[in-house]
Amino acid sequence: MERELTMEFARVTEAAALASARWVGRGEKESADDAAVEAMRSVFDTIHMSGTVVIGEGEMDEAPMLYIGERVGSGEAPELDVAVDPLEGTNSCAKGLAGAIAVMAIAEKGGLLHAPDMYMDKIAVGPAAKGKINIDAPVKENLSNVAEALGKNINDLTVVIMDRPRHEKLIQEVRDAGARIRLITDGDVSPAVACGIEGSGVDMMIGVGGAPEGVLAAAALRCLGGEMQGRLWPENDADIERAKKLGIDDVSKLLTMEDLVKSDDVFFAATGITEGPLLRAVNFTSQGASTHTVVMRGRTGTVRFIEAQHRFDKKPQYAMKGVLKENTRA
Ligand SMILES: O=P(O)(O)OC[C@H]1O[C@](O)(COP(=O)(O)O)[C@@H](O)[C@@H]1O
Ligand SMILES: [Mn+2]
Ligand SMILES: [Mn+2]
Repeated sequence: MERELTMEFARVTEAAALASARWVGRGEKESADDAAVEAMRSVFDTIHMSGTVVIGEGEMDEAPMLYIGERVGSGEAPELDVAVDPLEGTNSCAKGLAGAIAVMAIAEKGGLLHAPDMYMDKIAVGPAAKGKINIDAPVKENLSNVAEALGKNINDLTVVIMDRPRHEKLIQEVRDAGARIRLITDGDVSPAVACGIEGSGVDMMIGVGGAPEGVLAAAALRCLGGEMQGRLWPENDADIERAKKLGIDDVSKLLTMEDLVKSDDVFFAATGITEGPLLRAVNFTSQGASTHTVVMRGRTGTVRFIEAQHRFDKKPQYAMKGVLKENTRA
C-alpha cells in the first residue's frame, strides 16, 4: 500500500471525531454514533481505493452504513480490507468521559482477521515486552515477565482493565501481584495501543472486550512492534455460530499477532474525541476545532501524531451538523 494513503486515513478518522465530538456529554449515544458513521462513510468515498468493510457497524441488515461487506472508496485500485470503529467508546462520548476515539485499520485483502461481533479475551503490551506474554499463563507470571522486560518493579507497572463484573477475579489477581490498575468504563482500543507508545503511562492492557476492537488494536501494535494475544470469548451458541460463519471453526484457538493481522502491510489511524492515554480531545474554538490524530504504517513502523486545526467557515460540512439549533452563535 502506498504511503500517501496515511494522510487520507487521518482525514477519515478526523471527520468521524469532529462529527461525534458535537455530541459529547449530550447523553445521546445513538446520535453520536450516527454522526461518526456518516462522517467516516462520506470521506471514504473521496479516497482512491477499493475497500471492503471486514470489521464495521454490523451485518448488512442491522447497519445502514459501514456494514460488513460494504464497498467503500472510489472503486479504483488498490483492493483493501477495511476495519472501522467510527465511535469507539460510545458511552464515554455520550457521558463526556475519557477514552472515546474514532479508529480504523486497513490492510491488503485478507490481511485482517474477520472478527465476529462478540467478546475476546486479550492481553496487550508494547515492543519492549514483545514475546514475554502468554494469555494462558497466570496473570502474576505475565506481570513479572513484563516488569522484567521493561526494567521496572511490578509495583510500578500500570495495567488497564475494563471495570466489569467479569473481571473481578482478574482485578484481584493483579492487585495481589502488586501492580497498579487503571479501571476504565469504556474503550479498550486506546489503552491497548498506548502500551506501544513510550511515555503513555500504560504498560499492559488485559481482559475481555470486543473482538473487533481486538483486531483494531492489534493492527496498531503490529505497526508499533508490540504484541497482543487474544482468544474469542463466546457467551452462547449463537456466538459460536457467528464465529463459524466468518471462517473461525475453532473458537478456543489462541489468536496470535499473525492470526489477528497477517502482515506488516497495514495502516492504522485514530483521532481522539475525548481525552485519553493516546490522544487529546477535539477542542472547539472560535474558528472551528482542533483534532489530535495518530497514523501508523506497519511496513516502515513510522508513527505520526498530527495536530490539525479545522476551519468551519471553509469546511461547512463540519459546522454544527445535526446539533441543536440554539447552539449556533447569534
Ligand atoms: O461494554 P462491554 O459489553 O463490556 O464491551 C466492551 C467493548 O465495548 C467498548 O467499550 C465500546 O465500544 P463501542 O463504543 O464501539 O460500542 C469497547 O472498547 C470494548 O471492547
Ligand atoms: Mn468499539
Ligand atoms: Mn463503536
